[in-house]
Amino acid sequence: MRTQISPSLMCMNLMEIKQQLAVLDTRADFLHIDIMDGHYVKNITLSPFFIEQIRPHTKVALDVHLMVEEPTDFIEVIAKAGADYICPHAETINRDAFRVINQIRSLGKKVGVVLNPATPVSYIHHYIHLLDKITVMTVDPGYAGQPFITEMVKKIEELRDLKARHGYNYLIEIDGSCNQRTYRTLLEAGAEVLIVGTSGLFNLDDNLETAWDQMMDNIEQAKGALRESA
Ligand SMILES: O=C(CO)[C@H](O)[C@H](O)[C@H](O)COP(=O)(O)O
Ligand SMILES: [Co+2]
Repeated sequence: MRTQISPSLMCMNLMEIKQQLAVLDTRADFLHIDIMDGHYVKNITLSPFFIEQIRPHTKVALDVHLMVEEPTDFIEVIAKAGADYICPHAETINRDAFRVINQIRSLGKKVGVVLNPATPVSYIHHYIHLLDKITVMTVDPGYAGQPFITEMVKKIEELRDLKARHGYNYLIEIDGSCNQRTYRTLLEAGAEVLIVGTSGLFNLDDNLETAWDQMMDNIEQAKGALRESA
């Protein structure tokens, strides 16, 4: 399966948002939008209003990562704003996971869940078959620029093996420190969608087209190294 790329828009240069979106529009598979409430994580970044503003300027699927204590307060407004995927944290929905999944689906959106580094795959066991995407956080949520948590490699492998064994449809996505140092490990473990933020894309060069090419070279090198070692 082709590796899909999802730039994390909280890491883009907001002063150049229109030009940067135009560059990503012809290249990215998803646009990753982090929404935080300042409580679930102690930070605030993008918003439903941001989704509504960018929606007319891109054809790429908008993937919303909900780092909020009460996802149901946000789901409808995010759907209306133009999100394609709505992805709450598993830790915030397990009281009423099936209701939340049905709500997202009934709004015509794809359903993802996000797992914190300390949350095991068994936590979503009873509804894993209903998911379109599972995001493995490889840093604790809330901030860009954090170090990769190596213990997460086993979790990615576990999701890959479960998917193969049961024929599940979910995409395996990685959020946090996806970059030149980690691509090979992530791809070998079964990563299918890479969320690229500061370290993987936006800090590589001031010119986003140059940064994108550099990122693709880095991913191709990692794939080449994997093929050689196979
Ligand atoms: O969810 C996130 C942080 O809580 C993000 O999607 C970050 O934007 C992403 O992890 C940033 O990438 P980086 O290379 O780790 O800076
Ligand atoms: Co995110």
